[in-house]
Amino acid sequence: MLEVIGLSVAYGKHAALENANLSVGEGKMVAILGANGAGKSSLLNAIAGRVKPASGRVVFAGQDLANVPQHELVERGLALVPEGRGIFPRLSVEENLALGALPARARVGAKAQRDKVHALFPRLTERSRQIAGTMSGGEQQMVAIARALMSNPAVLLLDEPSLGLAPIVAQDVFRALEGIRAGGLTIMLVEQNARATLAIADRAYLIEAGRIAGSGRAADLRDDPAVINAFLGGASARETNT
Ligand SMILES: Nc1ncnc2c1ncn2[C@@H]1O[C@H](COP(=O)(O)OP(=O)(O)OP(=O)(O)O)[C@@H](O)[C@H]1O
Repeated sequence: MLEVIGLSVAYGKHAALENANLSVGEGKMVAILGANGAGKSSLLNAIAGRVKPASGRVVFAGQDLANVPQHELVERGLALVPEGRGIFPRLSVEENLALGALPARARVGAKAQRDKVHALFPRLTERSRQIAGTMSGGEQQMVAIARALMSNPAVLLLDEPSLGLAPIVAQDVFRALEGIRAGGLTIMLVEQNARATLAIADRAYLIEAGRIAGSGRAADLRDDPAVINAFLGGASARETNT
């Protein structure tokens, strides 16, 4: 469904991402894991048309996205939940969701999509009149995800949705993503929280210093000693946390 071929991103002379190759199959959740500054956001932003790649290609549903303008990507079915959420803090939950439903593709089955979003996030239904900026961090993240879903996407791209959230709140976010995946949507999830991500993803790619350093089934990576040491806090953390 989504294929990244030899993608590189540079900011001036600084190479943030070098020759990344990956693919996301339809209906799968694929995670991109890496430390701060590894190049995860650069990868996601290049896919979502926010950063122009230095080289390489992104192919979505069989079409090269090279010359597709960013606003057109939403119409093609790529929805991004950016780092920092990007919601409208002065607008209500309802108004944020309505803005998510503006793309023409959202008109196809709009009511069904709205019902699906409300079923996934009952708290947002209860709080539909609340000003988004007054909600908790976890609730705001839910608003951001719900808004992206309102565009009726074919692929949901998320940049560190658990960032800055207390562990128990982050769990709610991961549970919501699991529910979205169970509904059949294709998901690409960039995260630093490797443990929680590998628990729900189908596959993962590991990024280190701008390069894809490994990949595999999430279930295999969870048990890989090298991954445990580099991404899951070492053997002792594994014993106490699993
Ligand atoms: N607009 C920019 N201009 C210059 N350098 C940038 C820019 N954006 C990112 N970088 C640099 O590129 C590298 C990769 O950054 P990127 O944000 O992609 O990493 P990341 O893995 O998403 O990190 P984080 O988890 O901290 O968000 C870093 O060294 C970063 O400082």
